Amino acid sequence: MSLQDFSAAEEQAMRLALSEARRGLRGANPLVGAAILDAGGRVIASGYHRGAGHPHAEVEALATLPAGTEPATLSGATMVVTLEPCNHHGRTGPCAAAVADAGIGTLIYASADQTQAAGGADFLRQHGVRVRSGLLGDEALDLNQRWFKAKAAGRPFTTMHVAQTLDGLIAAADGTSQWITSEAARQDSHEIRSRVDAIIAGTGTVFADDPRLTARTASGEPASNQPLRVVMGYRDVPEHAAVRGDDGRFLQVRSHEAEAVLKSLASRGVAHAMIEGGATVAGAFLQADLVDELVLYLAPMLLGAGTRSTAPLGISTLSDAARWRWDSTGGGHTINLGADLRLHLEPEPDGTMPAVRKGH
Ligand SMILES: NC(=O)C1=CN([C@@H]2O[C@H](COP(=O)(O)OP(=O)(O)OC[C@H]3O[C@@H](n4cnc5c(N)ncnc54)[C@H](OP(=O)(O)O)[C@@H]3O)[C@@H](O)[C@H]2O)C=CC1
Ligand SMILES: Nc1c(N[C@@H]2O[C@H](COP(=O)(O)O)[C@@H](O)[C@H]2O)[nH]c(=O)[nH]c1=O
Repeated sequence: MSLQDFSAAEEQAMRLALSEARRGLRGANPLVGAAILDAGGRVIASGYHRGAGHPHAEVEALATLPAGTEPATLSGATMVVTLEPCNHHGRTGPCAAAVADAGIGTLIYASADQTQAAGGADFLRQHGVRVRSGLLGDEALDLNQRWFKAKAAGRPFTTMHVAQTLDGLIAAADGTSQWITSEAARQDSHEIRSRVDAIIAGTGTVFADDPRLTARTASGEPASNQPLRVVMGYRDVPEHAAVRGDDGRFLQVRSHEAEAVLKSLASRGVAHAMIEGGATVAGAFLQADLVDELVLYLAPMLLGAGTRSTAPLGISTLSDAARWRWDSTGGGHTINLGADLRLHLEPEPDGTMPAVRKGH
C-alpha cells in the first residue's frame, strides 16, 4: 500500500507512534510505538514499549484510553502501530489477542514482524479486525534496522560501552583507568549492565583491572538483575579473579572471534549483550560489524598517550571509514552526565534492510 491509501489523520498518528517508539530503550526487543484514533480521526491514546520485560506498545496505548471509553468507540477506532502486533507468549502475552479483545475495529501496522512472534495480522483478521499495513513502513524498518539485522543473524543485540578521554583514550600510558568518567556516568553504565543479559570483556581487562563486571545501584548494592559475566580470550582467568564472583554467572569463551562469542551466548538464551572492552575486544566487534548500539562517555580530560578506545579496524583510507549516525532514541543522542557527555550512536544502515512485507 502507498501513502495515498491512508488518510492524513492515519499518517499523522503513525508519525506520533514512531516518535513514541523512540522513547524506548534499545535491547532485546525492538522499539515500538502505538496510537489510537477515534472514528473522527482524533488521537485518543498512545503508548510505547519501554524495553524487554515491560508491556508492549499496544497494551500501553490501550491502558491510556480515557476512562469509560465505550465499546462502540473502539469498534469505530483505529490503532496504528509501528510493528505488526506479536502473536506469541514471550515475557508478556500476545498483543494481537489484546487488540482483538479490546474490540478495536481497525489496525494499521507499519512494518511486518519477521520473527517467531509473527502472525498477529492473520490472527486479527480471523477475529474480525480490519488490518492494513505499510504506512511509513520504511521509517519503521529504519528505526529498528540493527535489531532486525541481529535477529536475522540469530545473535544477541549488542550495546558497546566506551568511557574515554577527549583524545579517544580508555587508559593512561601506565595502564591506570579508574576513573576516567564521573560517578554519574558510571552509574549510567551500571543501569545498562542491569538491563543486559550478558557483559563481555577481554582477558586483557581482567588482568589489568580485576573488574567485578556486576550491575550495582548508586549506593553500591547489587542491582536486582545481574548479567552473565563473559570473558573472551584464551588465558585462564585466575581462580581469585573478581569477575568469577560466587553466583555461578560467569563464563569464559576461549575464542578471539566476536561472532563465535555471540553465537555461544545466543545458545544460552542471551538476547542483549553489552561489550565492555577493552580496546582489543572492542576492535574485534567493530571490525566484524557486530556492534548495534554505541554508548560513548566522553570525559573532559586529555592524556595524550595511553590505550586507544579501539584496536585498529583494518581501515587505511578515509573513504573506507565506518560511518555511524546519532541515535536520538532512549533519551537522546547527547546527554550531560556529571562532568561528562554521553553520546549515543548506531551504525549507518548498509542498504541491506529487508523489504516491508505488504498486507493482503
Ligand atoms: N575506559 C573504558 O571504557 C575501558 C577501559 N578498559 C581498559 O582497556 C585496557 C585493556 O584493553 P586490552 O589490553 O585491549 O584488553 P582486552 O580486554 O580487549 O583483552 C584483550 C585480550 O583478550 C584476548 N582476545 C580476545 N579477543 C581477541 C581478539 N579478537 N584478538 C586478539 N586477542 C583477543 C587476548 O588475550 P588471550 O591471550 O587471553 O586470548 C587479548 O590479549 C585496560 O587498560 C582497561 O583498563 C577496558 C574496558 C573498558
Ligand atoms: N575506566 C572506566 C571504566 N572501565 C571499565 O569498568 C571496569 C571496572 O568495573 P567494576 O569492577 O565492575 O567496577 C573496568 O575493568 C573497565 O571495563 N568504565 C567506566 O564507566 N568509566 C571509566 O572511567
